[in-house]
Amino acid sequence: METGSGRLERVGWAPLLPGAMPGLEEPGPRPTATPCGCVKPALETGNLLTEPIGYLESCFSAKNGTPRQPSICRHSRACLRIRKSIFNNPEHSLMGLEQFSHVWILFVFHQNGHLSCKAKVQPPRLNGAKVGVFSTRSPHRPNAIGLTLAKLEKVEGGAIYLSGIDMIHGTPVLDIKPYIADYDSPQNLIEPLGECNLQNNQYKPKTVSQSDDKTDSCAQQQLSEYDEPQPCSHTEEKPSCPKGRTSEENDMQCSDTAKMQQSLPKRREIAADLGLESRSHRRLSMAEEQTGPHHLEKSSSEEGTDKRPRRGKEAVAPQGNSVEVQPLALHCPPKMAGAAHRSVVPAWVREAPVATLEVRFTPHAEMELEHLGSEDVGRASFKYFQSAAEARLAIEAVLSADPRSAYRRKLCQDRLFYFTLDTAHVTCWFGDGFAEVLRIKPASEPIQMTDPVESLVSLGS
Ligand SMILES: C[S@@+](CC[C@H](N)C(=O)[O-])C[C@H]1O[C@@H](n2cnc3c(N)ncnc32)[C@H](O)[C@@H]1O
Repeated sequence: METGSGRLERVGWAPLLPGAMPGLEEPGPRPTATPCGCVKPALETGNLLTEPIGYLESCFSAKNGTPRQPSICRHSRACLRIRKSIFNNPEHSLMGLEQFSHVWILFVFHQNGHLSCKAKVQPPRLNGAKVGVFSTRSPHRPNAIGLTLAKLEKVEGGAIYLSGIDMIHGTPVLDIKPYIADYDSPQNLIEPLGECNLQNNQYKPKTVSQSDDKTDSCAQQQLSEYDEPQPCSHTEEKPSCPKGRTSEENDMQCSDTAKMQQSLPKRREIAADLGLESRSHRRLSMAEEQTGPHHLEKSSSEEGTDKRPRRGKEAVAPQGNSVEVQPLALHCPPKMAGAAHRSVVPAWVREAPVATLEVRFTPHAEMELEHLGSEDVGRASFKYFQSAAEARLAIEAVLSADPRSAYRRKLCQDRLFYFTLDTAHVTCWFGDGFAEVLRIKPASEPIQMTDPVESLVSLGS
């Protein structure tokens, strides 16, 4: 498998599962070798040979500082041109897409650096606690495929323009699909899902240790927050004792949620049970009852993209090497059959221990930003942002979500943090509950806007 080119060809065969259902076994080792010895990709076994439909032009040049999810920075922008090698007339493939407000983008995490992935990962939001990779959006997965819901700004010829993205420049894109709330949002399901008290969410609290993570580093590498940094030699700071959330806190949260759900009008439950809820009513229900998955309308999306819960300094931030994970789900009360229409997420997804940061700019940084945004200085202004004010909003959004890895947050607090956004190279530092932008310089190597494919081709794709 080579992700550098966006190709996800997996050669070889999956092992047979012992005791698998007859007729449903995983495919056995049927050789499909050609005379030359190559193994042919075989669609029926899931060995898909992918061909990127295009390479993203993005305001984020590197993983560092790129938002963890698209909703974090609605001013982020990107463009995707469908390659002529995919369709002779790329614009034909986009016909009708302009009528949608949002699109799913399927892409390859081509800058993962390595193909290996671990069964348990440490999402930055959990500040060091581990959960199974499939319960996260970690880029490091068995197949390095990402999924982003982006706002579709416009379709122009064979290109689409997006905002609210979390992919870096040059990302190989595999597919575009329209976001259709009726299909993609559980609130719109007509069939009840049955028991909403999902057993899978009822796993027990477990104490995990980070002591096996010996490869961390403070170095300013191009890391996504899930990446494992290299050893950090210049800090003497020792991790403090574990301090996770207590089960009481989680229980309280669950009972609060249950109370909230129980207080909803009964009429609505019945209508939901019967699949008779009106569309507008469903929207209202969701706004009241759910803060998780997006429900998006073209008219309201401008205001609705940044839905992160705002938390202050009082948010619990477990410190130290060992963190107790108590990922209780927000369970529906058993009698609420209507709740089967809603989605359920574990409490730790919404109530992560990482606080939203206040973002400050030094007067000097503000001046540099204005200077960078001004077009009369005879050099590159922004390529994606429309003004210095918009660039500032984007920088604030990136930093307030605390883009550092859990490791950096704990052990490299005193280190400067750098990232590049559009043509701005940002230097900042983090203090207790805030991030301060110290400098904003023109990026030394502005992001190439012309044909990112060629540069990738020269890298061997
Ligand atoms: C946590 S992932 C989530 C991506 C997507 N929304 C998903 O859920 O699959 C987002 C992070 O992936 C990293 N990233 C973005 N584009 C990448 C690429 N092409 N290769 C490797 N990492 C990438 C950035 O560090 C970004 O913060």
